[in-house]
Order: sequence, then structure tokens, then C-alpha cells
Amino acid sequence: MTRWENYIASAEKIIVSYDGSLPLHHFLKGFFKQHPYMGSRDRRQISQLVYQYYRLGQLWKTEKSIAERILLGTFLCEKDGSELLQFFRPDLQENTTLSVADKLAFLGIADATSIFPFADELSPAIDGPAFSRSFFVQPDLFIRTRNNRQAAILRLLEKAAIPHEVKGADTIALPNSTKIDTVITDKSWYEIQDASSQQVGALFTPKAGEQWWDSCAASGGKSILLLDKQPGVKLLVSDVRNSIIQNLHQRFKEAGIRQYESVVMDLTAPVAASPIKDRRFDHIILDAPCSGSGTWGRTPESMSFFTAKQITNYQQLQLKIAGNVVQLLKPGGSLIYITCSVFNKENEEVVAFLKNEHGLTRQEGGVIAGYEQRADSMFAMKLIKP
Ligand SMILES: C[S@@+](CC[C@H](N)C(=O)[O-])C[C@H]1O[C@@H](n2cnc3c(N)ncnc32)[C@H](O)[C@@H]1O
Repeated sequence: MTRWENYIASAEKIIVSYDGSLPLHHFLKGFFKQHPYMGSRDRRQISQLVYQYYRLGQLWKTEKSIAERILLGTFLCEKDGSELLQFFRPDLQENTTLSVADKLAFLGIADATSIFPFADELSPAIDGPAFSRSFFVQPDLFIRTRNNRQAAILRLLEKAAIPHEVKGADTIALPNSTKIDTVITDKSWYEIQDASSQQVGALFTPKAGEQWWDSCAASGGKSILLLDKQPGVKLLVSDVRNSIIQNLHQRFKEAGIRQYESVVMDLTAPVAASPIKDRRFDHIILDAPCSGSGTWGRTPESMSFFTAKQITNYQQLQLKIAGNVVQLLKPGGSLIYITCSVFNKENEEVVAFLKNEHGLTRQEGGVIAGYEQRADSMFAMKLIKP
């Protein structure tokens, strides 16, 4: 067998045995541990073939073999082609410099929406074909520079010869595989934060002394963004598990943040019985648990394993949490509802519920089309309580 045939055979073996219960990158780690004779170059190439296969989503799912689909995935993803493609499909290799849209047309695919399995579920503002085509492009890694360190960070990136692109006053795009912590060792200089997530900050207009609640804080990405805009806000962070809040404490420490309160609470339980039942907030950030479908460009295997039922389950959870947190918002205060989902059920329908059931009015926001800039896609809406 040639090296290329071995690569295809290994990728096929992985695809056949992978059932979606673990994230693909974990599964790959385990697979390569069991096959220690593979060198790092082999591992990289095989992983890439597997990822490119999953980037096809539903395309040719029933019509073509796994091996054929791996090669088609490679063709659609590789801008300059590859030796492997040259070996198996010189006819495709000749056309690798075409745009994704032209490659699809070359392969007879007129309607790109057939790639994404839940095209009917998309928020109306999402451009379905453009979103679907974005799956063939690996999203970038983004950092948000802090404390006026952008210029110093750019100098370090140049010195280390790391390709990068300045996307805004605080935003730098890097290749996805960049080990940024080896280049910039002081963690208070930057946060790893997707460009769309950074863009959500445009809806935060904090004033010193205001009471803010980051109700699904996770490790605190949105909270740090908020405090960087206005360190004088009085911030409460919460999440459902103590281990998550412990991670937040560590991240805040590294970011040099000390002034905040935290509480562990399950937002599906009535807030009237919670430890913060008597608190009222000027502004609430609700970065809700969601399908994450706006981030599937980073985990394309999700297109093969996620089910429509899960979208409905997430919506139920979001409605419950939103209906709960809004009770602790002061009249005239704002709720910033955020998801990294592209689904109407998790976005506009939850906003409609807040409007119809709780009388909130939409102020600004909507879909953040990250698929246009090699970033995640998100939804963020600021609503005002009457
Ligand atoms: C999308 S993440 C938040 C991301 C975070 N705001 C950031 O910027 O990094 C959603 C969070 O909601 C939390 N969550 C899920 N179910 C919850 C519940 N029932 N009550 C409270 N938080 C919950 C999850 O633990 C998760 O950390």
C-alpha cells in the first residue's frame, strides 16, 4: 500500500468506528494512542482527512462511499490541493484553486443548502447557502487584546513569524492551530475569544455602579469583556456547577479581576426560592446553554450526529431559564440574550416569548454572521423590561 492508501484506510477506519458520543478531537487522540506507530505527520494528515469528510455534512451521504467522500471533502476544503488528491483524483486536483461555490458547481451541486442538515431551522437572517459553504473553511482562532497590549502582542507575533490579521482595535485573527500561550506568556494581555463573541460586547453599555448579573457565566468570557469596558460595575456571576465557577475564579485571577460576587445556581429552578431572590439587577446577560450550531465549523462532526429533537430540548431549557432570570431584572433594565446558535427556535422564538409573555421590547441586536469572517455565528439581542 502507498502512504496515501494507508491514510485513506485509517481515516475510513476512524469514521466507521466514531459514533459521535465523544468530541471528534478526543476520539482521535484515543485512536492515535492505540496506534502509536503513526508519526505526528501521519496523525495530522489522517485527522485532516477525517475532519474534511465531516465538513461535507449531508452531501452524498447515501450515494457515495466513505473513501469517495473523503476525497471530495479534501477537494472542497484544500485551497491548493494535495499530493493525496493528485494521487487519487488528478481531475479534482486540477481544480482546487476554484472558489468553494465554483467547486460545488463543478461537482454538480447547485444548492449548497443540502450540506447543512437543518437548513429549515435556520434563523431568517442567516444566508443558508453562504453559511453551508462556510463549513469548507476552517474558522480562525481569535484573541481579544487587553490593557493596551495590542502593539506589544503584534511585535511578539511578528518575531515568532506567526501569520496574523488585525481585525479591529482589540481583535487579532490567527491560524486555528496557533499555540498562543507559548508566544504571549502573560495571560492578562489577552483573552481567547471568538470575533463574534467580542462583537456581542457592542450591546454592553455599562456605567460605573450599575448592578450586572452574568447569569450563565461559564468561565466568564462575557464578564471579562464587560469589566474591560467598565471596571466599576457591580458584577454577580452564576453558573449551574461549582467546578465551573472554580474555573471562572482561576480565569479572573489570571485576568487581574478581583471585584465580583459569585453564586452557584440552577436557573431552571424558580428564582423566587434562590439565594438571590431579593436582588434586582440593572442589566442581565443571559448567554444561554444552546446547540452551539453557530460553532459547528470547528466541530463539523456535529452535523452528522445532532438531532432535530435536541433543538426543541434546548429551546425548552432556554424558555425556562429566560422566564426565570427576567424576574430579577429592574423595570427599565436590559436583558442581553445570547446564543451561539443559528436556529430560529433558540433565537427569534425565545425573543418572541420574552416579548409576548413578559412584555419585554427588543432594542437592538440579531444574528452575528460569523460565517462571513471565519468566525463563529451567534445571536445577541438586547431587550428592555417595561
Ligand atoms: C454558552 S455557555 C456560557 C458562556 C459564557 N457566558 C462565556 O462567555 O464564556 C452556557 C452556560 O450555561 C450554563 N448552564 C446550563 N444549564 C444551566 C442551568 N440550568 N442553570 C444555570 N446555568 C446553566 C452552562 O454550565 C454553561 O456554562
